[in-house]
Amino acid sequence: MVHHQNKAIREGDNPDLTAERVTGTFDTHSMAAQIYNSEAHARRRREITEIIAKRPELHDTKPFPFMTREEKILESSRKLTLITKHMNEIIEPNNSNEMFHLNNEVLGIEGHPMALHGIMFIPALTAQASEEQQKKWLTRAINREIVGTYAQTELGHGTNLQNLETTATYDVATQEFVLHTPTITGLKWWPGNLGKSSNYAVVVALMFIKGKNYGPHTFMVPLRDEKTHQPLKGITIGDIGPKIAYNVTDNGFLGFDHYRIPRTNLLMRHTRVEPDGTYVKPPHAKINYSAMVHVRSHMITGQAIMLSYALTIATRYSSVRRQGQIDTTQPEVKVLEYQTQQHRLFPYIARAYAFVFAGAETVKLYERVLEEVATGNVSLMADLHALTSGLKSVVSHYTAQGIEQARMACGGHGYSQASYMSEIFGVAVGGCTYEGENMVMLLQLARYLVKSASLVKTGQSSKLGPLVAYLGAKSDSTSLIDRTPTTGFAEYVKTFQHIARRQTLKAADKFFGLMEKGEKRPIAWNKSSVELNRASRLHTRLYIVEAFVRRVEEVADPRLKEVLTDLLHLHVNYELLDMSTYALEDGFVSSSQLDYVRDQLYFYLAKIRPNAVSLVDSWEFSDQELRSVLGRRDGHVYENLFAWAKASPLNKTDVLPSVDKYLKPLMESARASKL
Ligand SMILES: CCCCCCCC/C=C\CCC/C=C/C(=O)SCCNC(=O)CCNC(=O)[C@H](O)C(C)(C)COP(=O)(O)OP(=O)(O)OC[C@H]1O[C@@H](n2cnc3c(N)ncnc32)[C@H](O)[C@@H]1OP(=O)(O)O
Ligand SMILES: Cc1cc2nc3c(=O)[nH]c(=O)nc-3n(C[C@H](O)[C@H](O)[C@H](O)COP(=O)(O)OP(=O)(O)OC[C@H]3O[C@@H](n4cnc5c(N)ncnc54)[C@H](O)[C@@H]3O)c2cc1C
Repeated sequence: MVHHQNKAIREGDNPDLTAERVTGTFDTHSMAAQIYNSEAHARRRREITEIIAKRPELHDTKPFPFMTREEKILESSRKLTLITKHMNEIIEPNNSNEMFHLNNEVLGIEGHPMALHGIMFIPALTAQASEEQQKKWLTRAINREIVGTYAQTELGHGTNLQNLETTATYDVATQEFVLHTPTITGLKWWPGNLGKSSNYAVVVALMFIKGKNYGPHTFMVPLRDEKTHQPLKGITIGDIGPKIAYNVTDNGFLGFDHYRIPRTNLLMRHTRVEPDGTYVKPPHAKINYSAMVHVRSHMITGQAIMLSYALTIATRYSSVRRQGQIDTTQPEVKVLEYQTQQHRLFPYIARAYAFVFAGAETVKLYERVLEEVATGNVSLMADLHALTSGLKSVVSHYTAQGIEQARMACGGHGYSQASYMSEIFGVAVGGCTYEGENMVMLLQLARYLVKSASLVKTGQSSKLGPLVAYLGAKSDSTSLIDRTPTTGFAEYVKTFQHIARRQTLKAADKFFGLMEKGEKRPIAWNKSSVELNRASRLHTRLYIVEAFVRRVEEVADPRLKEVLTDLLHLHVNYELLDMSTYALEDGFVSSSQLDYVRDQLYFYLAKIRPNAVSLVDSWEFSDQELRSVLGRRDGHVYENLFAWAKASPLNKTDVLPSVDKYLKPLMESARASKL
């Protein structure tokens, strides 16, 4: 038996796809180890996939698009119960990476009844509950004796937390907080799994003590009776209805009617309220925003994975779809041969790799900050907040764009739910909104950049943190791309630094200039905000490029290094062309240099072509995880599209009741009136 570098090859596969895999120049298992950050985890992912493949009870009973929302929730609850019961046979206990993979395989991306329990409820209790509170609730939560969510957003306010309407008023006499929803707009609205699944929530409410507003605080709140699951007295609760996607999750509403909880249900790891109402301040004003930072830090990888789902589907399908000729004397070509198709897909393959590498760095920083904050050191919180705010915005934006490009690259079949593209898009694009609307989060990063720009302008560049140190550096007068015998990545990084620095300083000048002219700070901020967000995007895209460079530098295996270097070339050239207005504005890059960049881009599209399928195969998504007829590993698309269509509920009978009831009589009366 021949051992191929691409480990997805199997006998009986569509030969067009096998031919793609045979041309791969690197070992896809080794690339998976890069993507998933360790050989051990990549191997465990494969093992978990194999275990699941052998357990039919963990498979979907029918394709998701053929199920109603209620059926999906029932099916998801069935599988959730099974994986909870058999967890230790499938994954290592408490291994969150393995849990993430298990969930994606078995439950999928549409959510499940305990999605928010793991993503936010447990992280909130871990970071914000005191040891005593953790003893009471955390172990029960981890054991799934109780199910919880994170209830912050309201019907009227999601972004502006200072103006939430839910109040928690301290009653010194009873040592209780009274939770209350004063208006319709004060109803909690959106929290995942709040509607029907959770019996507890970490609730964010404005805390009032003796008439003073202490701002948003987090409280552990029982919502439903633990035995009957009926809502408790004083609680109004339900599902907010179907969404664009993610409909297995019961995003919910919640109202309180003078609902009392003990004082000790305020999460008190960093903040305290004494029995007499004395308030003890936390070491950092935003320390209780930690559950949001947790999700923002992890969602970079989640978004990269969803982008890669779509790219895997589109790249495999483009290798089996033949349409038209390039040379009219030759047979029809695979659509992947078209330069336009490559230009649509390959830069996004490069972005997906760039995002997953940036995501790994972000999680590392998050874990470090989590440990430091637990010991009272809050010095890196602002850096982490700035970084994750920028990354969640930029990555979710390009992920959604990339998925849509991948869908269009599949032509008509991309529009069928058999491709699963619409669900992948719908779930991923939610990331542009949840955990802070993207524009709002870019503006959070902009605050950090403006402060950094002030340091530069006042000659204090030595005080800049490592993520913004480049703002204080001097630029060359022009870019050296194509001006040195070998244009290396350093030239590109310097160019991106120049662009980000110039835009940051320009946006900050505009903001400070408006204030000097007498505008009040918030007005000046609003009038500069488009320019400020441009700076935030450029800064973040620079960070992503640098993370990619750092990773490629670390890779030892020469075959992997070569293909990752090709991807990085593609990435930097594509990015530079995409932001060329900024580079041309001050003549830092000339149009002849951009011609070089364009030529490089086309060169690397062609160079990557033989590795395209191997690059997507390296993510090692099983068919169960992808849930896409177009993206099947074996490439047998057409016969399975036909089988899928035949299984559609509409095809259960030859004549639909609606035809009997309406169309037949309509046609009959039309015919009769002609007589
Ligand atoms: C295959 C993979 C499948 C994966 C599938 C995953 C699918 C998952 C799907 C769904 C899960 C969805 C879960 C979603 C949950 C949610 O959405 S929860 C709700 C999230 N809500 C938000 O994010 C609200 C956004 N708003 C805010 O965060 C804040 O309001 C704010 C905009 C940050 C402003 O806050 P605030 O009004 O309190 O701020 P100011 O008083 O103006 O102060 C600003 C200063 O505070 C600093 N700051 C803010 N936050 C932090 C922080 N976290 N850490 C450190 N510092 C912080 C900020 O930098 C300002 O500092 P400065 O004054 O020095 O400039
Ligand atoms: C799929 C999904 C899951 C969610 N899960 C949860 C959950 O589990 N728990 C929870 O509590 N919440 C959840 N949410 C809510 C989510 O966090 C909020 O919707 C989000 O933070 C955006 O807030 P908003 O809806 O108030 O948007 P808005 O703030 O109303 O945004 C509307 C527009 O106003 C702009 N805007 C608002 N403020 C500013 C500003 N200061 N400067 C400039 N522009 C501004 C925005 O950019 C946007 O264009 C979820 C939402 C979704 C879609």
